Amino acid sequence: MSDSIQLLLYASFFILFAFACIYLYFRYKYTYWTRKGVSHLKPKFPLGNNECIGTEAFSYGIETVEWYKEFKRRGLKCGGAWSWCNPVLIVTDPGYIKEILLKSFPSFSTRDFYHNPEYDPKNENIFVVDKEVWKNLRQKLTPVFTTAKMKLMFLAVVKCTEPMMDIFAKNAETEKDIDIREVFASYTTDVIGNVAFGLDFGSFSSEEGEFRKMGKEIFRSTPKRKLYLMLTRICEPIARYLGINNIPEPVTEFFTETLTETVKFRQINNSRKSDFLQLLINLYETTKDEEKPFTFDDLIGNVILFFIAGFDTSSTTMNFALYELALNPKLQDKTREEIRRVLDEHKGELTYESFKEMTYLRQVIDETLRKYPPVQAIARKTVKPHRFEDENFTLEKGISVVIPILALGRDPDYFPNPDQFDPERFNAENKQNINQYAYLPFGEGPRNCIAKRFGLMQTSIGLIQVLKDYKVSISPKTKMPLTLKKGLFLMQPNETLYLRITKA
Ligand code: HEM
Repeated sequence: MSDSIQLLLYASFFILFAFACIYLYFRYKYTYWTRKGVSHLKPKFPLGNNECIGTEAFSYGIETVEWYKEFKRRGLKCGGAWSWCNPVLIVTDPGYIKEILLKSFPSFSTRDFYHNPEYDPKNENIFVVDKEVWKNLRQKLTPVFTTAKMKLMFLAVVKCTEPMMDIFAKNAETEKDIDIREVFASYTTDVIGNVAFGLDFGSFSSEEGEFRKMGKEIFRSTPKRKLYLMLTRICEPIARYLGINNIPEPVTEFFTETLTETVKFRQINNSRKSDFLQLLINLYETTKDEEKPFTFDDLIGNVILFFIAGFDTSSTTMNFALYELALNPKLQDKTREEIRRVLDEHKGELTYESFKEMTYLRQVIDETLRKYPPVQAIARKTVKPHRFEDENFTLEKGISVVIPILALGRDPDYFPNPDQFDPERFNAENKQNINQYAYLPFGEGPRNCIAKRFGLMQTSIGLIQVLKDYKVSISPKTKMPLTLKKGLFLMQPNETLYLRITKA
């Protein structure tokens, strides 16, 4: 036998052996819930109960709706599933959810989200860090998002709608179709640019702005990235060892350079602004001597996070709100009437005070977030063993617990006739009857969305600016109905929503 054939045989044997080991390891892991005596779904090698390889390798998405339905059908408050080979507990009962997010928070204070502190310290942001580090960061960052800070930023956000308004004005004349998600993503990117960096990102300029490019880069899925994300799910220690990051490196490099220059410029020119970045610079400068300072890496990581969390969640909400309002012209007219009435009462000025009076608009947004929560599921990891009172098993340390936000929002037990878009569910009277732990678009408990007020504010401003002057309808170019993409952590429709805009 020649050397090369021998080598080929050895290599084939090695690959087969490695595959057999992986297969047996997965098979063993798939006995986890049986060993615990927990009712579970049937896993398939190698995805477990995931449906496809995508960015959901990071977290959980639309597949959790089916998991939820199955355990509800079995009359269970929770049940077992697998993401790849990892056992996860999916929770259906709002009482248990309250226990996880609030009452027993110390047992569930960590997210199930891959991160790599050693190789990627610049992305150790508040979303991913573990308990002790998180507590310190959350305390430091909470003052950045107070009502007083929102009031200060309000007019700056309104100003960011100007290029968007120009587009609407032009399209209303020419009756051209608008890819509304792209327009809103450019608006929210400019908002973050303005309030987080004090810069004009120019996302609407004819040449695509650098920041909008970065926004796209973050969510770009390449075969290499899929493979990396897969590894982070299958075996975190190996992924960490190989130096795999959760944010693409070009994005981190771009933000590091931009922030270093911007901070230097402000320090040299003694320029102080009233934006997020200034608040973070203040933190960086004033905590240098503390035992747990807010470092420059913390500053970079959290600005990148605000950028990611800030633009996509809000633009998705606006996209689906207009979709539903275009499908329901009566509700659209009612929203516009309220906006116009309130603006008239405030001399036509869109201010923080006038926005707060638009209660029907808020109902529309609340209902949009029920039907289309941008974050479809959240997951925590047990940091110590936990036992739910009605269960006869103990959750071990390190097990992921999934809260299926989208599935809960579409459960007829909590929201009768869930496919119907009905903002009245959230009027002052009906809102009181909503189970707080079945409606979770911003999560709940100490680790809920830190920027809920900001998210609602920029979403409202975007919608006000369209609806006050224009009627929106769905262009025949849109493939209807919109469906949701699989394999994503943040919700996205499969189809592009094209809108037609006419003067109202
Ligand atoms: C409509 C808009 C938004 C929605 C629906 C949303 C939703 C969420 C959800 C579901 C979580 C997880 C909560 C949990 O695990 O209990 C979260 C966390 C977070 N969000 Fe938002 N978000 C929005 C806007 C924003 C914006 C604009 C920012 C920043 C500028 C932001 C920053 C964050 C941060 C930093 C966390 C992590 C908090 C922590 O772990 O302590 N979000 N968000």
